[in-house]
Amino acid sequence: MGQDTDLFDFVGLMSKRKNTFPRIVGRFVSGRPLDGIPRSNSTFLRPGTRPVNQPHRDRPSRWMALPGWQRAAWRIAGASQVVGQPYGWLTAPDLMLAVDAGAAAGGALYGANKAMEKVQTYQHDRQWLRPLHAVLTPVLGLTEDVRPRDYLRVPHDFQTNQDMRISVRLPVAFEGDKATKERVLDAIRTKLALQDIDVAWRLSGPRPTLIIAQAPRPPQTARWAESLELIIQAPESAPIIGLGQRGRIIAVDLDSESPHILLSMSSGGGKSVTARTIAAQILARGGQVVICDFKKVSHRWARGLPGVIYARSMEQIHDAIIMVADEGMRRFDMIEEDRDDEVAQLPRVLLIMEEMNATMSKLNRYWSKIKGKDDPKQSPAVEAFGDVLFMGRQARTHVLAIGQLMTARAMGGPEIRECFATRVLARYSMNAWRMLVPEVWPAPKASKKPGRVQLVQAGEAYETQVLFGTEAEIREFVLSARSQAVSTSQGITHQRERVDTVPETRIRVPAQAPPPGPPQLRLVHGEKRDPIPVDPNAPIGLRQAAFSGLVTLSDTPEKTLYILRAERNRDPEFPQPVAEGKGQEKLYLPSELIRWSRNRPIATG
Ligand SMILES: Nc1ncnc2c1ncn2[C@@H]1O[C@H](COP(=O)(O)OP(=O)(O)OP(=O)(O)O)[C@@H](O)[C@H]1O
Repeated sequence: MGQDTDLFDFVGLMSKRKNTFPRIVGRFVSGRPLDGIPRSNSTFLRPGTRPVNQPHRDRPSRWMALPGWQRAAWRIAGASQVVGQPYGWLTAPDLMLAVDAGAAAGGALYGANKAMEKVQTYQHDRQWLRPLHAVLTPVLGLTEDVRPRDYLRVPHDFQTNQDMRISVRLPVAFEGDKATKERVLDAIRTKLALQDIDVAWRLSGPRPTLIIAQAPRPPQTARWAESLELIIQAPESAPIIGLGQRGRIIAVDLDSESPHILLSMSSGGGKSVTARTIAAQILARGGQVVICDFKKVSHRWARGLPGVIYARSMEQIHDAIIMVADEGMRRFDMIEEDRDDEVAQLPRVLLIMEEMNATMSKLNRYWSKIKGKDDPKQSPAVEAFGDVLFMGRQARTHVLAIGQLMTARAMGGPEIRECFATRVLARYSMNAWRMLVPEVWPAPKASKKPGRVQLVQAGEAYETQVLFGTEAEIREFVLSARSQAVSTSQGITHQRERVDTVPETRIRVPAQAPPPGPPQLRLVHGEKRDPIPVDPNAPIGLRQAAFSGLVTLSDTPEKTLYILRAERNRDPEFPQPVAEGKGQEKLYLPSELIRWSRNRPIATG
């Protein structure tokens, strides 16, 4: 009925209009409809927002929504083309050719540009605006005819632009109770993959609006030396990974949050730097770090450091993993005997698995080569690795698994991957993100900045700038911290020369940190033997080291002595002499010689 009345009014209105030629010309140049009947509420300067005299429409057409001056401009330009083109071609065809060619090229360029913008806008709307609109519609009580762009402003570069502003025009009747505000913010955070945001509710006046800004991002760099105080004050169980938004400390508590950490980063993404940041803090507090690295050189910073075992060949890696699992089992036996307090004093053990996927396959292949007829089919090292993962917190044994893309199959099954409650990703593809942290979606944009990672824990992603220490800084930190722990707790007076290069006052090992004492982990190959058959603190010469069997680098003691002497001159990591014997023979600490020989790259020997 109402519609019939509107239609009647419209017909009546049409019949009232006088369409004389001067009037039509006047309407033409002023941008009004030629029949004189307005179709929208647009004026000469303002665009139209609703239809007028068009009962069948709920919004004006694009043409009718334009302000009058734009319609006039289009008409005059079109008319001058219609009149000017034939006249121009008749009087100056060469000039017209040039003008039209230029105009066509300009038009094509403009069209291509517009098309590109359209594609970007379409993608932006599909990925961000429409999903957000779908969640906000019921929360804000919006009607169905409200479109996302009517009230949402989300800049295209909102993920990367530090100064971006998102605005949400709220309904005039928005009451703004706490629960609704929280739901609106949750929807925005989730649907736009934002983490920490600054929020301003402007509810007064006729146009209530919510403004969202990006909270200060993590710092551009997080230098080790500048964060030393933070590192020292961090709890023993929670090594600092880096700094997050608003400069917050991002750490992982190995005892309460996540006993194991997974690093998934493509090449150059900062795997080694992140690993040494974590490992150095464990070493400094008396812990043990076992590095399984068949590439042999991923963690050169760790060569020869006390507390480090560097397994390079598959044989060593196989043994190292089993050794860590055995140590974990030993600790569980202690716990079973109610010796929890003693276990709590034992060094924390960190097993670093470099190139996890490839290492697992290699371990399987290695085992199938060496296993006997009656041996089990599955590699004991792969099985031991699973055991270490399931031991975790109570046994103070932790895994840092590193890889470029951690597929569940290559890791030994999805349940193995589930053991990593903390996952650190950098330079990831959407595919990698979906596979490793599907619970956090949509994925934040991956940063190209060195050391900028997303640390994901309990369904939350934390953008983090990883602490960056040079190899030398990290070594000095570890040596200095451990030498203090040793000298105060065990009375061993020998210290390496470089220990003094970090000011002593800056490094304090927390009182609760266990000193690097027994039980020391050791790699055992083949037949078991005592790795230190002589007094570890009584200096000996290289000849005695070779002939006593303390160090075995070849099949005969003579060849071992020859290698030792050659390496002394060649390898910067070779232990420093601590005393002189008869005939000015240089004497070395047996424990240092053993550690050097264990950590010595196989390739150089
Ligand atoms: N937290 C950081 N802060 C500043 N720069 C960093 C950081 N992490 C890594 N970088 C830079 O990136 C480079 C590569 O880092 P890193 O060697 O750790 O990567 P990677 O993933 O181990 O590389 P590859 O896969 O080649 O072994 C470093 O030499 C350093 O210049």
